[in-house]
Amino acid sequence: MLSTKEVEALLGEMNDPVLNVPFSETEGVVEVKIKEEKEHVSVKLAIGRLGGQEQLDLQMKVVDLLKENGFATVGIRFEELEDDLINEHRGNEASPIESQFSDGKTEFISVASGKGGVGKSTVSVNLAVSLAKAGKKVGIIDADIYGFSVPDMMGIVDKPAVEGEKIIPVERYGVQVISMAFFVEENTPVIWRGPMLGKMLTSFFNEVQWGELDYLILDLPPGTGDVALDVHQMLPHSKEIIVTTPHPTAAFVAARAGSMALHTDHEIIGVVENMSYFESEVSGQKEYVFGTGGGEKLALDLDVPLLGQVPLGQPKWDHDDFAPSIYKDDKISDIYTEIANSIIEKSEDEQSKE
Ligand SMILES: Nc1ncnc2c1ncn2[C@@H]1O[C@H](COP(=O)(O)OP(=O)(O)OP(=O)(O)O)[C@@H](O)[C@H]1O
Repeated sequence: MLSTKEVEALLGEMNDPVLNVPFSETEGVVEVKIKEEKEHVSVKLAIGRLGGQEQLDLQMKVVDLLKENGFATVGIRFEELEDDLINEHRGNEASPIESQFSDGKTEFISVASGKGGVGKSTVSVNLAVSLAKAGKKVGIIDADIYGFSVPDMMGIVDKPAVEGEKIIPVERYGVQVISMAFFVEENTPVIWRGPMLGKMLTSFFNEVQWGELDYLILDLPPGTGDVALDVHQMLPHSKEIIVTTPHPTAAFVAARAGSMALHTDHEIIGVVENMSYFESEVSGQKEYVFGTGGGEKLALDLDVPLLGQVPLGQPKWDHDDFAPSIYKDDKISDIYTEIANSIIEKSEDEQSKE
């Protein structure tokens, strides 16, 4: 029968399924105990993230391996690796993106918020359309799985076509769109968690024929709960924009979304304050209906620029469809155009430095 040291060495060659690094490097083999008379081994492993499909798959592999090596029974426990060890090895983390984006030409921009209803989807859509208007090739993934509103906001009624094994995004206002809404029956509650969610997001990246893209905008689930965290962890590293309303308490909640982004290794590139004020068309006077200062405070706290302040504006209709503000309201269009330009400038700046 193998000794404790031999079992440690054997397990040390296996990869942490989340970080894609051998356990010998992550110090992931925490404990090995053998009861020779009962041919029993019990092991404790520390992995990059608990609770996912990866953990279940690993559990089976470990049990199989140890049984092949002569143990009759195997006990296995897991704990999460310490944060500094996770951060040290994060660069190797398995990402759901495959060859479609491996040339590094596509920039991922996630749009997040501390709570629902602050206009995260509105900002995602208008930003995507503004970038497309500026001549960029743009896609949008509506990853707000429980509140998919992007197709409605863009007036999309078509479903994506399927060619062979690939899903073709729906094009609207020059933007390639994929939404969870395309794949669930109307009014069916979505109750996917963990592994199912991961599969859906992975297929949004891998099974969708995106073509060449300069930007892929990701409309994230709102808030800082489990689902938002899961989505953050599953996404490739992205630049992130945090949307808030002007009320200082809203900004406080949004700051939590900011720390989630940083904790999961996304780079925050700016804040958009939405519903900043109402401007009377008659007198031109601005009323700060929801307070002031939230966006500025959040930007200061996160040490990023305030990319724009978007006023309240009536939803606009284009024929029978809702149209993004960027297409209708001159003042709001200008603000989104400015936000898009500063994002483009930042990307070009970074590219010229590479
Ligand atoms: N600047 C604005 N002026 C007027 N209405 C707005 C503005 N921004 C958003 N809205 C409206 O507020 C509602 C919520 O917006 P939206 O769906 O974009 O928020 P959200 O943060 O994505 O919400 P959730 O994440 O809960 O889906 C929508 O009806 C939208 O039309």
